[in-house]
Amino acid sequence: MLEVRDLQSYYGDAHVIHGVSLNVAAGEVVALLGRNGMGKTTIIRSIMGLTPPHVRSGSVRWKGQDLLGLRPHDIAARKIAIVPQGRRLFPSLTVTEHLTMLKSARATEGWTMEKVFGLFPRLAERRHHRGGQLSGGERGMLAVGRALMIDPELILMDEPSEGLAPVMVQHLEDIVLSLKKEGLSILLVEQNLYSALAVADRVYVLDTGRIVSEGVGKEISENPEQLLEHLGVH
Ligand SMILES: Nc1ncnc2c1ncn2[C@@H]1O[C@H](COP(=O)(O)OP(=O)(O)OP(=O)(O)O)[C@@H](O)[C@H]1O
Repeated sequence: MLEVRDLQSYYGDAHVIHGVSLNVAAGEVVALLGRNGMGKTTIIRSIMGLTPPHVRSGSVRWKGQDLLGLRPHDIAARKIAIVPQGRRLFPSLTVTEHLTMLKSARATEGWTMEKVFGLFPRLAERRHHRGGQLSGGERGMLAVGRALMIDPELILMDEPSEGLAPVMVQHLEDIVLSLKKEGLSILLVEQNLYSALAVADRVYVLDTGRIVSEGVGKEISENPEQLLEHLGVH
């Protein structure tokens, strides 16, 4: 469904992504792993049409159509959503306002506010709280809920577990698995190998802008040594 081929992304003259190729099939959860600064966010932003970075060559195809050169808004209209790093919520808007920004509260088709509240009962309790008043875990839930409101077929999640307590990380893993059950495809950026392996069908490891390893989640779980070395965990 999503096919990235030989992606070359730059910040100004700094060449950050060196020929990355990856793909995500329908209903698949794929993890993109790598240490800090290896280029994970840059790849996610390149796919979503966000600048910077600037993509100088390569291709990003979605259901056979080229996405490169389209604006993020047009990419979202093709049912690709992003849960950005840092969540990018509005401190002064309420939970309800975040969720109804792109779709009316009265909508009955696809993901509705009530369906999001069904997935995250905690958000329902906090519906009148503002972005700035939410805990880290609640912010993560709201960022995922907001992404769901565009009725995505693919979600690009940039380190959803970042800064969360272990119990929240596990909750998030459950959420990813339940979205997979609904048929969504997910490209999950992670630094945490074990969190990624808990949910991913396949894994790519990124090192300084290049894919250095890839494999099937299950096989890696049984023999993680090589990956741990790439990730600098010994
Ligand atoms: N706006 C920018 N301008 C210039 N260089 C940047 C910019 N954003 C990121 N970089 C550089 O590009 C490289 C890749 O960064 P990127 O944020 O994609 O890494 P990452 O793997 O997502 O790491 P993290 O987990 O810290 O977000 C790093 O060397 C970083 O310093």
